[in-house]
Amino acid sequence: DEDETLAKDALLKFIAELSNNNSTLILGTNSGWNSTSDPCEDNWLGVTCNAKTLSVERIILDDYNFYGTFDANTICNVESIVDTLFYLSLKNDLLQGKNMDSIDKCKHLTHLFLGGNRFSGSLSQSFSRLNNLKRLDISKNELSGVLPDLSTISGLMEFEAQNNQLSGEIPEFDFSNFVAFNVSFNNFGGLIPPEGDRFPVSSYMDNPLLCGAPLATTCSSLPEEADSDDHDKPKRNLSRDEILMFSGYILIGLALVFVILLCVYKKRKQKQKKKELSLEAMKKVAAFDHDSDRITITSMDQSKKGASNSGFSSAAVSSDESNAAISQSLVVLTSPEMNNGLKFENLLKAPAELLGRGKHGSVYKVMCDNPNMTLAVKRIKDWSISGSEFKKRMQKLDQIRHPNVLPAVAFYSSRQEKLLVYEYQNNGSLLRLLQGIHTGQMFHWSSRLSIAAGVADALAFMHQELQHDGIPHGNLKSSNILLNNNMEPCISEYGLMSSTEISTIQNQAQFPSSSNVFPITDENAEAMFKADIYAFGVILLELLTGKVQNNGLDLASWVVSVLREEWTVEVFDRTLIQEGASEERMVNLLQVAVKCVNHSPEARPSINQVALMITTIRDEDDRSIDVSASTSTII
Ligand SMILES: Nc1ncnc2c1ncn2[C@@H]1O[C@H](COP(=O)(O)OP(=O)(O)OP(=O)(O)O)[C@@H](O)[C@H]1O
Repeated sequence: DEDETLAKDALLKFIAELSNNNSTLILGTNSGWNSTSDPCEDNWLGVTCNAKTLSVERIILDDYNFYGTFDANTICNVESIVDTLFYLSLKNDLLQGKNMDSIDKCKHLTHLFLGGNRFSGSLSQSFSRLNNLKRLDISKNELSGVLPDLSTISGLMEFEAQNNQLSGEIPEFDFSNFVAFNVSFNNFGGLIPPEGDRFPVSSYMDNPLLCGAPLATTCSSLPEEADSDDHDKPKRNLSRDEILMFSGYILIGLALVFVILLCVYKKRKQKQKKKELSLEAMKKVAAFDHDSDRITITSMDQSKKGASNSGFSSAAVSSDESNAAISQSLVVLTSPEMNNGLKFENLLKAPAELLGRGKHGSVYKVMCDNPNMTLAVKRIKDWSISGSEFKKRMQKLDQIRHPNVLPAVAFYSSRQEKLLVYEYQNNGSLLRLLQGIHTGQMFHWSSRLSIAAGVADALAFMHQELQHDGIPHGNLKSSNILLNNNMEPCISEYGLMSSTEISTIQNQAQFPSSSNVFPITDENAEAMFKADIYAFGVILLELLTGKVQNNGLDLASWVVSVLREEWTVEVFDRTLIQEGASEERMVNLLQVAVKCVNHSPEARPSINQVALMITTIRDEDDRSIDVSASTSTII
């Protein structure tokens, strides 16, 4: 009926402004948000309705990085929405606010979450008229000025306003109802209202002019504006006392830091010594040939003796105890090629070449005589996993075989060193193929699509098999996608990262705004697998854009920023357009990639869904090639 149409039109206008008309791309084609379906009956993504009355009750569209505008007029002026909408959540969407004076028309709102956006200026007075509000989150925006008197909202239980530039005094809330409160990292001043000390210092910190419990700053110690001379004197004395007290604290603090640094330094030195001993045992030293800008490896013995040829030589292996210990602990995994016996000595003797140094260690290409094969040896540094845990993990990984995942052929573990031996892959990595585009080498759409599908299938298999053991890849990127003899993709270095390392990387790459360490528990083991999905999304973006993710380029942000300008083909690698690759299928693959790099891990699809979507795109592409081939033969 008329009301329903009005509500639908309003919602479509709302999403169009939120997403700069890119809702299909951002939410996906199956999100439902279109004029031919119904928000309630067809379950639009993020919309929840009353089952009986089929009217909109909740809108939850968090973590989409829409980068558009939340115009309160779009929904708060429509009675059929306002009457039932009580929950609106648009967290982490990088939105600006428009017509926020109309927000009070959404009068039944009890939950309003607008954190992680780009709302600026002062908060509209209209917020203080949302009388039913229980929870309000306006944190992580660019709001400034004085807050309206939100203390008039009697039922408020949660107020999050941290990380803005708000000033003035904190409203006199009745804190007895509050379950959560945070105004830290603002410019609030004056006395914290009574009972505000029910919340910890972290709720108030970094407001230079704020004083009173729970903060250590008493209000008298803050510089007062023009006051009478009589009052001034005792205050100054008091503040001097406090300065002395704080200086004492600082001195004690500095002494503590010094002691800790000394301990760390000593420990490091010990570690370094041990490392050097172990390195000596390996008799290898990587030496940079600065003149030719080439990297070569010489045995330490050779370099000492001044031998001119590079590589590992038999002289490098002495029969001392440490070498004996090393050769014993090289574990050769079940590989038919290795049956004729790979010994650590063989590795040491063989000529080797440094292929590269990554964040987690170095990879050497080793030409082995016995057995006659070329190997890639990865030396992992500073991996705190215990020897037995490492062994268990390697043996577990060895049981899970997939034709598109490169198995390790051997491994070695000591306290200081972890070595992994793989067969060397002659055809390089996906990274090299991508870099080749810029020197004029062709990298066809069909090859890119089949690499994407191959990697997705292999990853889906590994995830399924290793979900229970909590072992994701942990470091998926185009340099770890190698090409085997048939030019098929082969995922390398699966499962080499420890959980703690994964946690740090997740924080940096996938939760850039979070400064907390992500605790690894059973519950969030799932999130570690979702980090692989993000990484795979980046690989898809690399295939589509021809650009490579590196320290200087955050590909996901770049793509999202180009897309928000307008729905555009600008993101695609020009050589793909020139080649005549199907724009429709490129867009489809882009949609998969954008879903994978969603900031929120829960919003990312599962690898099975990803693999299915990519296979469908590839199959369509194959069919279109067949069709065009047969039409051209008919013609
Ligand atoms: N089995 C292999 N065969 C051929 N090349 C390999 C093999 N394993 C690794 N490489 C190549 O060796 C180079 C260095 O690998 P490495 O894993 O150290 O680098 P990275 O992936 O950039 O860093 P990291 O994995 O430590 O984050 C890469 O170019 C990689 O493609």
